[in-house]
Amino acid sequence: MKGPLTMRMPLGFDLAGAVDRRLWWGLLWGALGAVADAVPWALLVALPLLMQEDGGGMSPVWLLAGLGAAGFVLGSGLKALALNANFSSTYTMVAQARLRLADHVARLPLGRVLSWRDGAISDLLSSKFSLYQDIMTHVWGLVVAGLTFPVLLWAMLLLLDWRLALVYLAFVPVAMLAIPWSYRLLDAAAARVSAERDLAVAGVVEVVGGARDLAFFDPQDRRRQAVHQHFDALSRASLATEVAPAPALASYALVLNVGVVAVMLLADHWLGDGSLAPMVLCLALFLVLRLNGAVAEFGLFLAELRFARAVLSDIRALANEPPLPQTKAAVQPVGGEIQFEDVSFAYDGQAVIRGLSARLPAGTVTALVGPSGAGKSTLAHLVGRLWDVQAGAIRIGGVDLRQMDEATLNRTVSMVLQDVTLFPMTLADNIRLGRPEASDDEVMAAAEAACIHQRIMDLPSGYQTVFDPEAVRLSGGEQQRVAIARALLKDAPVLILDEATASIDLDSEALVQQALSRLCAGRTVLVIAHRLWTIRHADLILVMQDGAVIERGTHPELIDSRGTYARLWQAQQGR
Ligand SMILES: Nc1ncnc2c1ncn2[C@@H]1O[C@H](COP(=O)(O)OP(=O)(O)OP(=O)(O)O)[C@@H](O)[C@H]1O
Repeated sequence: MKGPLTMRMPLGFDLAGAVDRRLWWGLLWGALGAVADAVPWALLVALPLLMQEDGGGMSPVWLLAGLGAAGFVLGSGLKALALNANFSSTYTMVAQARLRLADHVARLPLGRVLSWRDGAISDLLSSKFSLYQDIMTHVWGLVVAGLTFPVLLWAMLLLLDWRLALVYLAFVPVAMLAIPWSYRLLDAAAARVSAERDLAVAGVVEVVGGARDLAFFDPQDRRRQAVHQHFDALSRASLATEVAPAPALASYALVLNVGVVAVMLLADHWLGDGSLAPMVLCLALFLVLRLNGAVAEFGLFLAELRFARAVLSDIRALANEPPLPQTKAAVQPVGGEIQFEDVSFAYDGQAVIRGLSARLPAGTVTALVGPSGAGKSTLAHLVGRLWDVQAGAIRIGGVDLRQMDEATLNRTVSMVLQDVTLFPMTLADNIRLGRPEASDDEVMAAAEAACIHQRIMDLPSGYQTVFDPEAVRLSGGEQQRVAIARALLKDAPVLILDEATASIDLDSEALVQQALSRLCAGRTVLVIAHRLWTIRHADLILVMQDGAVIERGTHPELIDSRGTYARLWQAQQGR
């Protein structure tokens, strides 16, 4: 998916990128199946004519029964073909749409993805997409076949008596007005369901993920009760969604039934003035009643698609998120120098980085310090292009990040953040994540340099241990050292470090520091520092406040200048 998915099709087939040809075959078989269904009715209409003709041959009733049976067999076969083609095409297309959407999410600014409520994207790609898939696979084919059958019945009615056919037809568009009305009634209710569902899913993720903190700090279970309330609200909203379109659907049925009554009354009138034969009247009334049932059914299928519309609007909202612009002519950086040139950035109009400039020579360590909310993490994230700057530029090795392609940026920058993510694969594969082709020896060498080799070897399956936080108990410091090994192996020239604030035990901390100093050697490092003693040897310290650098220099220079840094240093010494 190259850009935002803006080309719209009402049922969202455009999201798949291309229409699977089997879809058209499915529609054709479905329509032909409906024609076969209409055969007995056509024979019924033809019965009076057949009966008028001189017999001698087969009885018309037998003929009708034989052709009717053949129509039934043929119709069943065609419907089976239609179902097969409809299912296989719609399943394929919905799966394609899901994959394209997942690719699209991967191209969004990472910062945007992380800002979604916990679980919202996975819920959309799994549960909501499944609902959409069910409707597409089960209802779509029925809608098309469901249209053919009443059209054929109406054509027969037209042949029998064009006046009755036109009278009934006049009521159909009026009834159809109720379908868009039902969609409008549903839209507001569906938006509420979607919002409540997102809150409930996020609540569950939060309560499960934070179970330990909640056990100690929320003895009255207030967070869990809040989740209960979201689920209550969700079930109320879901019920309201079912009920909301009821007035529209009832009106649809009412108008159609009034149409049938009108046909009956006029038929009676035309019978009275002799312009309608009694036999034709009987057949026409049969047809109108069956036709009315088929049109009512068709309306229900259409109404059923409303659920797809509701889910589709959420899917489209995600599909229309603008991805990070990708450059066509990628430029390769030379060296690892980082330059911030008058960089500004705001979240939703709220300025967080204001005209910041700095030069971080290749192979040096620069520390970012400052009070909480000063913009340190945001600046570090901008170097990793989790977002794009809104003014100014960030260059690495002389190249504006926006001129680097994804692969180059990935090769150039490593990030080791506080929250380490280890994936459910072997520890060896976790370490070689950034360089999948690395040999086992290289993986082990990186783990040794990161002071985690021995701990891994102590596990029963060693490097082949599949990481599972429940079964493989690695401490915070150990997980961090696995992440350091990962970064060592990837060997990118630029390293963004978010120094851990979580207290890890002293032994582990000493090992982490040792591993970090090996990782930092020879690279351009930007480290977000919380404990100043860890960065007192940094080549450059940038003191940030309100998105700007208010002091810069080495540790001795900043101490001598007796400014904010010196005060922060004093404060931390006192602890
Ligand atoms: N994804 C986001 N959406 C909106 N605002 C954000 C987002 N991330 C951070 N902010 C806001 O931007 C400001 C700077 O945050 P940032 O995390 O960069 O500061 P920081 O100096 O790293 O703070 P800390 O030391 O506490 O991590 C804060 O006011 C924060 O609330």
